[in-house]
Amino acid sequence: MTQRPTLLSVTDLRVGFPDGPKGRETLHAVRDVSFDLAEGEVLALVGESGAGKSLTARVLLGMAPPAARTSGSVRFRGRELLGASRSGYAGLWGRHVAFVPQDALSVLSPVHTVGDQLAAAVRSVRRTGRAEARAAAVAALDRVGIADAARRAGAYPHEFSGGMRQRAVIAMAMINEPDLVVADEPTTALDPDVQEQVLGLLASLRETTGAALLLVTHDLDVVARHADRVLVLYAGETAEHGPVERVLGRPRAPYTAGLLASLPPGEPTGSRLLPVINGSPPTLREASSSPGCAFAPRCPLAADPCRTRRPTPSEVDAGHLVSCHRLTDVPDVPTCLFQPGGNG
Ligand SMILES: Nc1ncnc2c1ncn2[C@@H]1O[C@H](COP(=O)(O)OP(=O)(O)OP(=O)(O)O)[C@@H](O)[C@H]1O
Repeated sequence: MTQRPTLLSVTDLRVGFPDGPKGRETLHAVRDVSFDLAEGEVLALVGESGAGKSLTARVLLGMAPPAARTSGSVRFRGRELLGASRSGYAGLWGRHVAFVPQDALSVLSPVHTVGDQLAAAVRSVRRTGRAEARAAAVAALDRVGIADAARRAGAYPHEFSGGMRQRAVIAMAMINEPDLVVADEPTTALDPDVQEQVLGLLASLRETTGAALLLVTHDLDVVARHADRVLVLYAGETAEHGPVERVLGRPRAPYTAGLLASLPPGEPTGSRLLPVINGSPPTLREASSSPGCAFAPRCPLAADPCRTRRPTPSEVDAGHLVSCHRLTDVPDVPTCLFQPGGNG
């Protein structure tokens, strides 16, 4: 198989927020995260709430919170984006990179019709007449399965159901055939059956256009069905990273095993996770001040080095990275480290 060219390259990304007197201290929410995304590839970012998934995704889009302090490197086709001004992103947004948020209303304007917003997206990157842009908008709504698209294009976002709005946002993201789509929990706000339809739609449009996808999710079932590779984040750091079939088939980081053990067997996507990992993730301050592995207080395998030294990612297989001092002691069926109701 020929290797696809790298589209996005993230190296040693750190994102922190000011803390302490006069904000002189920085508490990091994302620490030393590195990954590449090839053209047409789907990479999922997973982890519990607060793991740093959204921040990582937003930094790539130039949408970090104003207070955020960032370092490292984010290159899109070799061009450095970290620290670029809004105008540095201007040629990328919409044309090469598109965003699908969790909440459609955060990107759709309430005062313009859906069709006008889609047509404006077309005209922001291509010189076309109004009629042509309008026709492209209607065709895009039709492609995402909105019935009677020509009439519906004249409706306002609040006249759409939640599922239709998310379809419209996907239509808007894909209308200029971007190279990269960043989707941040794109279906979390929807009913389970609509979630599945919307994810299927995103997957089929992505396949048709050949776009790469960075998918932020907390749902391992979604990862298994839609991603090529997965990066598991814990307290802002890489716990495990690699091809989906390896990471989910034979996890080598106790944290990934705990996430997998939390999945109720046979339950539909989006179902509540079983509480198998004791305790909760550290606060930013706890994670910043601990010298050891951030997962150690919850890990059934934690031993001395885990409490005193931070593990760094090591390659256990081609392209499969794990940050764990105890990785050689992780059993063949690692989910047995965790029992429903909480380990330890
Ligand atoms: N503007 C901000 N100021 C201070 N801390 C922030 C800010 N934005 C995010 N954080 C902190 O950064 C950490 C990571 O947040 P992030 O939103 O990336 O988590 P997440 O993994 O996407 O979680 P969720 O699944 O709940 O969205 C959290 O502890 C959060 O409180």
